[in-house]
Amino acid sequence: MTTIAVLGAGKIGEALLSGLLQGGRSAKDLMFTERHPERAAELTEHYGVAAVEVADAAKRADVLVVAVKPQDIDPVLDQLAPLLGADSLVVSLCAGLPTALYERRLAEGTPVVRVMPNTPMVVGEAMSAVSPGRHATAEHVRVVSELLSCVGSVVEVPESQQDAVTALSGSGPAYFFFLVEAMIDAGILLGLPRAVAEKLIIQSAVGAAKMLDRTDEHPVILREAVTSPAGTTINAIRELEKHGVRAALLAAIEAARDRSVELGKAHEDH
Ligand SMILES: NC(=O)C1=CN([C@@H]2O[C@H](COP(=O)(O)OP(=O)(O)OC[C@H]3O[C@@H](n4cnc5c(N)ncnc54)[C@H](OP(=O)(O)O)[C@@H]3O)[C@@H](O)[C@H]2O)C=CC1
Ligand SMILES: O=C(O)[C@@H]1CCC=N1
Repeated sequence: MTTIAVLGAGKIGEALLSGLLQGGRSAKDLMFTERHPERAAELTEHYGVAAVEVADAAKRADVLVVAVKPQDIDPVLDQLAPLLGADSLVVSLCAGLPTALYERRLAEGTPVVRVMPNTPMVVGEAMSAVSPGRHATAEHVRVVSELLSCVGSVVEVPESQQDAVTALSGSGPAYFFFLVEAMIDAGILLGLPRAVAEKLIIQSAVGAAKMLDRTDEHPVILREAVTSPAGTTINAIRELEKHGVRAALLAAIEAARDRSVELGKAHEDH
């Protein structure tokens, strides 16, 4: 079985460990590194996965998953540089960071696969997009895709699309949570008890998501089916259009894409 080390077990690193365990991976095939000993101890107690030093991870793991914030990448690359080579496999989950950065900083020939996952991997429903770097073969992509398919869906995209993917599906769950939060507030405004508003909206979100997933219908058709002539929904849609919600989403996702590009550019000279 492939041994996986997660370097930086924060939100997405923990989600990956948790998803892999739920997907049937054994804790003994997983390990992680963390900056704070208390955080490491907490994770080991909760998941039974060992906290290790970077050198140990580089020696023992078949796949090294880098899951630190893009701003924290430099010391990680410095540590990894003398430890890795063509036999290693590095998977970067970091927003904005190109595989070329790793290729410049690690030993010649080190294979790198860039991945943009999202947090629904904790419930086996991640959307992950993978892109091979210059030294990653089809077999490397297969290994990474198989690993990620334990925690959700996987697509392969050219690396040039990863900033857009990051803005769309990497950050995507946050937009849905934001929408749910606002709709629950609307329930409160209309005088519903919070628990009732939460139940109504969360189940509506789950139901809508399952319809999107399981019917072959376009979202427009599904929305039209809810929108009765001279009914209630069209009044709400008119307000959403009047307040520019569609344009706001386009601008928001474009801004997220721009930030991903900027995070990559910050490392161009390193
Ligand atoms: N959160 C998300 O939904 C997604 C995140 N990503 C990407 O994943 C990466 C991590 O994001 P996220 O999990 O949100 O961030 P977090 O800050 O929650 O996680 C990063 C973790 O790495 C630790 N860390 C930092 N430097 C080191 C180091 N040298 N050795 C070991 N551990 C270290 C951090 O410690 P400390 O707390 O001290 O900083 C923190 O616990 C980012 O690059 C992000 O772009 C990708 C897709 C989705
Ligand atoms: O907000 C971020 O930068 C990370 C990347 C995608 C989701 N979370």
